[in-house]
Amino acid sequence: MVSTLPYAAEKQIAIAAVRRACVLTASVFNKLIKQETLTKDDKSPVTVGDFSAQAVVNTILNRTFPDDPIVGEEDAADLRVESGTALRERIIQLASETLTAELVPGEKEEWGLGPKNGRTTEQLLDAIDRGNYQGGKTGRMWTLDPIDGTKGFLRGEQYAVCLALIVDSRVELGVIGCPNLPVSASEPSGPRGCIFVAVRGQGAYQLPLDDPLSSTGTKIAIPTFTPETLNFLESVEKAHAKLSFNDRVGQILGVTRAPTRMDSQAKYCSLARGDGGVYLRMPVGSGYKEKIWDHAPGSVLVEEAGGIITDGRGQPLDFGLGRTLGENYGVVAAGKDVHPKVIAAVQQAKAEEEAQSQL
Ligand SMILES: Nc1ncnc2c1ncn2[C@@H]1O[C@H](COP(=O)(O)O)[C@@H](O)[C@H]1OP(=O)(O)O
Ligand SMILES: [Mg+2]
Ligand SMILES: [Mg+2]
Ligand SMILES: [Mg+2]
Repeated sequence: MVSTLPYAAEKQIAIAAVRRACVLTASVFNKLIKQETLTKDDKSPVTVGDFSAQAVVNTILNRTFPDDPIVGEEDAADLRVESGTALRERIIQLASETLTAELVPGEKEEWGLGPKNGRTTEQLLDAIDRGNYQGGKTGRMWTLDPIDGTKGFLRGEQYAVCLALIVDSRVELGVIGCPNLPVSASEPSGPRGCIFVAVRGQGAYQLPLDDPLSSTGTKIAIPTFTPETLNFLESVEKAHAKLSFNDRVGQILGVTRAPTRMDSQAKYCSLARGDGGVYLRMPVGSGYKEKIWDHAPGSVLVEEAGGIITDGRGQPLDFGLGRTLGENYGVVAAGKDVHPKVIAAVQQAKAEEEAQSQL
């Protein structure tokens, strides 16, 4: 029977696109980073991975949804100039290989995949540039971070391929591929590779990365926490979030467990399946504006897992302002019972900070 659930087609295509991009990024890591085959003149392997993953995802999206604009992190301007020739060739080869690889169960040739669906260089560069959309309040749009957590990717730790569908400023679908995330946090050395999927109103699920289209996956939900079991999920990178502020918020809440630090939207995935009680990301004060592709997929995942996501003042994140979240003040995501307590603790820590600065 054909599924009539809302966004069923979008979900299938998004999962296929993220899975293919994850195959690509994992191979970039194994071939280029682990074996250190890059010479000094090569551009960063991250750049190779970012561009080619965006080419793959945008190509797949465009085949089925040609009228949908995409807010993607990268653009192909650097690849169209003479100095970008070597990088361009490498990216085109990787993207082509990924798109033309044999179909896996659940994939369809009409999605533009498989050996018969080769693309030209120009088509792939155009696909990358389809991510140039500036976003906005109304209409349908996708948002893509082809590699989120670049620092984690380079360290061989956590990173994620992140895709979301936004309709009239509301995130309706989120798909996050985490090639390095253990399938079960209780088995950190066990099998790795998960895809997290949420459609608004349909719950949050974890699927195996190597077989996501032929599996319905495991439904995930945020459990309840006590101050003894609560822990924070936070960035590894000190430049991305104010970790000292998190410490103070944790003290106010009576948290005793050490924070779990990991890169990328894998933090949202971990929160959604109960491997941490709070994702707290407070600004470091550099004026950096958070990008919609860094939070849209994770936000719907957390909400569908029964959680709440707002900024540090308790205001909803606004995905209708363009490519950024505008003047939002950090991000707080947690279960329904914990979230209001975190917001109160954030306000207290902020007031203390302000009092301190006036001394
Ligand atoms: N100053 C900053 N504050 C917050 N986030 C940042 C900052 N600089 C970069 N980022 C973004 O943080 C995200 C990853 O954060 P984390 O892994 O620590 O959660 C990346 O998308 C990264 O962007 P970029 O992809 O351009 O490097
Ligand atoms: Mg990112
Ligand atoms: Mg990125
Ligand atoms: Mg980047």
